[in-house]
Amino acid sequence: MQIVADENIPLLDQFFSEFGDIVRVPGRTMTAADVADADILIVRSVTQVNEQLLAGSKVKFVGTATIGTDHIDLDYLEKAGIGFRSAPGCNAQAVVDYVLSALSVLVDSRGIAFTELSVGIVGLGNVGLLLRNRLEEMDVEVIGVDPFKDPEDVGVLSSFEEALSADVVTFHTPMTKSGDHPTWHMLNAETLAKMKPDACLINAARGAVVDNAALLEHLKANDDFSAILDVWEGEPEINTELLDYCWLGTPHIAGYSLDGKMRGTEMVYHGVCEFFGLPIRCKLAQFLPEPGIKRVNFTEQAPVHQALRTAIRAAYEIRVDDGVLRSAMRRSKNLRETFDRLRKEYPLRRDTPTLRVGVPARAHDLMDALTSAGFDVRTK
Ligand SMILES: NC(=O)C1=CN([C@@H]2O[C@H](COP(=O)(O)OP(=O)(O)OC[C@H]3O[C@@H](n4cnc5c(N)ncnc54)[C@H](O)[C@@H]3O)[C@@H](O)[C@H]2O)C=CC1
Ligand SMILES: O=C(O)C(=O)[C@H](O)COP(=O)(O)O
Repeated sequence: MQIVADENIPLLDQFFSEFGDIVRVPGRTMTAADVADADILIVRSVTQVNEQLLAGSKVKFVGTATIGTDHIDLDYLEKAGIGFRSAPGCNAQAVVDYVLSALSVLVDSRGIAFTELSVGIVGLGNVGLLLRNRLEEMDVEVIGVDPFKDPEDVGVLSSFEEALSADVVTFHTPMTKSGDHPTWHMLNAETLAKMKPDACLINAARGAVVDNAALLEHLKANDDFSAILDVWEGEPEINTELLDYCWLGTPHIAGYSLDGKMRGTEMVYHGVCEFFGLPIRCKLAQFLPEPGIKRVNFTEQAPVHQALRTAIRAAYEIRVDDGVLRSAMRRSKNLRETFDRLRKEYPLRRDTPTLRVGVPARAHDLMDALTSAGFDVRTK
């Protein structure tokens, strides 16, 4: 069999070489000619998979090593009898780490504790629910919205209007343009006006969930309003004026932990094995390296709130990615190329639970706080 895959997918040889020849191609520019002889196509979010790409090809199975599927024409795949698998939840932990890092910077800048914030979470799927559990464990007030969920399964549900009244509103929905509750431009001039004047918006879902032109106007007119964007309308050619007005901006890397990417590959591998009736021989644990940062230690004197912020940012520091994007965009002669290069060359990052945190046995409050934030806490 021939397997055509996005060159930015890790562990391709380890998981797929037993099935045939692997041909690596740049995902953004993948063409019908690239996939014509493929039996299996494996993509990431930057490849539009539709009739134009697949008609006339030998492709029998498409896998995307991502959570989002808005780049895939699922109706076409079904009509054409092509098997499909995505990777639900593969990088949910990394997105939660991203949001927690953003919140830690926000509470620092306001000189407040996490418990003084209210957070509206729009979309209570893998990311939103993991985030809500984390925040509730940390005693942060959460206003959760999801019209497709049942309170019996996910707990208290609020309306979108209620979530808009929070100090922070963070989006974790898919990007949809049809159905009863489409998310395309769900944050627009009208809904932005319902947010607090000094609210903070976080978008780590898909760029077009937020009307970027309306957001730019809103930021220009409201000095106290802040926006943290990981995803942008028009990626990879983003609006650099909007970046200038954003408080923090990153190049669609919220889910880019090594753990998340490798989990995505493993989930597609499972999909291939099931589709072709092949045995599952490889396991991710065989390939995941030991975490680089092994341990962060706190003393009994460490103030709980400060220790929490330090540990969150030892796991992932959003300000580094913000700084890299701004300086690269400022010097860039080709915005598309620069945005994609930052993503391709993204440095190694691990999920929070791989970070071991040492605390003295008597520091119960500290231990509880760090455990609630998801760290692997050990007494020393
Ligand atoms: N920035 C990044 O690097 C990443 C972005 N993502 C994006 O985040 C999205 C969410 O990820 P998951 O939680 O894993 O997906 P999921 O599919 O598990 O959850 C999405 C939730 O949003 C809900 N939803 C749909 N329409 C809604 C609406 N109008 N209002 C409120 N809720 C609505 C769904 O019912 C579902 O529960 C993905 O679809 C993907 O586009 C995912 C991973 C990484
Ligand atoms: O999983 C998703 O959904 C994402 O947004 C991915 O993290 C995006 O990564 P790429 O597929 O664009 O590399």
